[in-house]
Amino acid sequence: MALKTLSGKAAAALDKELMSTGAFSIDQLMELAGLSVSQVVYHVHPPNKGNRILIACGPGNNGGDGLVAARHLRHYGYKPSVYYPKRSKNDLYQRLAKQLEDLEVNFVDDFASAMKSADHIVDAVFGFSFSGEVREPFPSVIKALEETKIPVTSVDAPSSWDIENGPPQSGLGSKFNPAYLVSLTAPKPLVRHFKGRHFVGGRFVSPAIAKNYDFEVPNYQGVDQFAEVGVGGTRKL
Ligand SMILES: NC(=O)C1=CN([C@@H]2O[C@H](COP(=O)(O)OP(=O)(O)OC[C@H]3O[C@@H](n4cnc5c(N)ncnc54)[C@H](O)[C@@H]3O)[C@@H](O)[C@H]2O)[C@H](O)CC1
Ligand SMILES: [K+]
Repeated sequence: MALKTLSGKAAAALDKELMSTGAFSIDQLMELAGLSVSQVVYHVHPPNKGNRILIACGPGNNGGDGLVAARHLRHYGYKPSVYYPKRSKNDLYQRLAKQLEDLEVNFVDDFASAMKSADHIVDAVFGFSFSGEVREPFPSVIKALEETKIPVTSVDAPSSWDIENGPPQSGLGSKFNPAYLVSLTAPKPLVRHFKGRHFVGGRFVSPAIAKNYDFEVPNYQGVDQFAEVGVGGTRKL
């Protein structure tokens, strides 16, 4: 059976609602989103499988989730490196970057060469607000993600995929299909094109909000901040 999904527009509206009537701050939502991502990485790629994690961060909140995940991964004993070429001047991002610097997390300028010494990659480049053709400096990053044999965990969406329609039909990103995807709050329609292991994270939604937006809160176990929901867009049996 297919999973219920949330369009990009509905996801943005839900985000706004959580931060208005829901009384959450963006910092809280991002912290919980990034924590989910870090827990999924620990689950699929524990440090004894190789502790060098390269995290590609884009300019928006998807990138912010990546910065938060990097901090948690550092505390779990990994050696994260962060590629963050378009730093936001916003105070929240500045603080997230400072927290990483204080933990001596390495910021790298050259994504392709950093990949040569990575055991796992986190794709936090674009999420539900991505649209159009990939602009500089990210085309070479998407190309590298598409071509690498290193396992990739994508945050909320495989970057460069259209949120509703999935991968581009041809050209850049058309062959990108990461091993793992962490959908935040709820899967987006693109998930029907995804072939890897699928997790949902962002454990902050009330049953009433989920009902309003017509999606299901997954069956989170114990203290887990993620739930594995199946392969691609199908429901786990
Ligand atoms: N409730 C939740 O599930 C939460 C999800 N979070 C994460 O936030 C992102 C959505 O964040 P947003 O800032 O709206 O957008 P993005 O990060 O997806 O990207 C915007 C960013 O990217 C630039 N951009 C857009 N298109 C392109 C392009 N074609 N080429 C280059 N650059 C592009 C745009 O200019 C912006 O700068 C969601 O997916 C989750 O990961 C929150 O962290 C918490 C709550
Ligand atoms: K992403």
